[in-house]
Amino acid sequence: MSNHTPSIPVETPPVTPKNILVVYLTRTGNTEAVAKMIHDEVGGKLVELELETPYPENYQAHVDQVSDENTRNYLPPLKTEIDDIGDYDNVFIGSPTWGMQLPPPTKSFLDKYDLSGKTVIPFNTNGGYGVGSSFDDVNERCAGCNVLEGFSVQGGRERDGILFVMEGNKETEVRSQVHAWLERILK
Ligand SMILES: Cc1cc2nc3c(=O)[nH]c(=O)nc-3n(C[C@H](O)[C@H](O)[C@H](O)COP(=O)(O)O)c2cc1C
Repeated sequence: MSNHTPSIPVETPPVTPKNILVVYLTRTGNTEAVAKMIHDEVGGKLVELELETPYPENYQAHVDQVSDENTRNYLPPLKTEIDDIGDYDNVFIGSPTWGMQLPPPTKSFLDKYDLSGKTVIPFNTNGGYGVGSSFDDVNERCAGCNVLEGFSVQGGRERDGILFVMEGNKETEVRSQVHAWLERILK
């Protein structure tokens, strides 16, 4: 009997619109704008993460609540339900930087859904201080995921009254950065 075993090619599933999920958290629309740019390029399903109990409108009250939740490791319950999570092999996850880390609702998402075996691609907008530990937090909270290089760009700075900035030249610039990043990571 021959010992020869025919080689079966093992391939990762191709990235096709059918198996892409783009989820995002946003307060002032910047991360949502980046999510839509990604979605325009790769297709798939676009879903906003929403809480059962929304954060306060007031910026400082919001900052204080997030800080308290992070201290207590509290994961606020999500209103968003993704029934067909098993159908997606590629999950883009977008969040603003909050308190130099991943926002509690994004942590809730990673806790609620089993993404093991999937390719996870984080993206971020921030007020000028960068991602902080956000991408590391995704890695830590996503056991068994293949986490790809993330994308981060400066968005608003609500503390200084600058809210939505993804328009005009800034939008054009970020769209081309998103395009270059996707070309790099999905090739
Ligand atoms: C509660 C809260 C905390 C924030 N903490 C930070 C921070 O630690 N570092 C930073 O650079 N920006 C911080 N920001 C600014 C946001 O990351 C930035 O404005 C982002 O673009 C907002 O995205 P959005 O428009 O999708 O909500 C914070 C904003 C909020 C509301």
